[in-house]
Amino acid sequence: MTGEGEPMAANSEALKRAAAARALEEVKPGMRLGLGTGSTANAFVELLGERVRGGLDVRCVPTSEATAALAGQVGLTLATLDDMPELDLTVDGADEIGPDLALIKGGGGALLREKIVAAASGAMVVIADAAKLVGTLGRFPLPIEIVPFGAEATRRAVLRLAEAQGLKGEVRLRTRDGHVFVTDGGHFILDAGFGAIPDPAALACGLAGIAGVVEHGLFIGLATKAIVAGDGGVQVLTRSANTES
Ligand SMILES: O=C[C@H](O)[C@H](O)[C@H](O)COP(=O)(O)O
Repeated sequence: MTGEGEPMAANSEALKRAAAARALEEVKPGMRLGLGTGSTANAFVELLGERVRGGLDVRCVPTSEATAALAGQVGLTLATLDDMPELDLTVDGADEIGPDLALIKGGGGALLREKIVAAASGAMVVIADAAKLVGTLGRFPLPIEIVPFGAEATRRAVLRLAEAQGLKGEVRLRTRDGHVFVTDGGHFILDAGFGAIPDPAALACGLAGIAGVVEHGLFIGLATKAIVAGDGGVQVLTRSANTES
């Protein structure tokens, strides 16, 4: 018997690629681009590579070592954010897209560089399949990047903040293959399974005030547009109106 998840996975990949293809329309010659991280961002990088090999001239800042490696393989011209501190456009994926294009990001552990690059960009386009759209953020555990020193003390401080804000759920140190997961920046990640987050801005503010927290995966007010591919086609949402265009 073949795996029941295979057709859905294949469909999900096709939807990610459809969203990535639509995002290419946002790219103009000469642009300075931020490249996100993750499977959806990878689809964009691959399609962008095809355009660049066809003559499109853009320069790109990757948000992770993994994206840098892929971008190099497909022939993109790379720069650091220090080389190009101001970018025209960042195209990135997301773990969840909520009201007003507030996002949860960091499932792949790249949230710190992703947020720095998005903040340095004139526009941020999020690409995703429709399964990422939610009415309230929080079904996906919120990634929180922390300094390794005092990780348990920081985890407890996050729990105290959550309790004070009426949030419940486990906060776990992320591991991979039996080892603590370490980000490109040398930090750890806490995954906070709070469930619904009714006030993302208040949580973001509280997390920013905890010693040991480097950054969190709530991206509020950064995405300017979301390109979401579903079975019914590709939908474009904008932050101002959050409506189809
Ligand atoms: O750290 C990873 C990033 O925030 C990704 O954009 C996010 O996890 C979505 O990844 P994917 O496109 O693979 O679902």
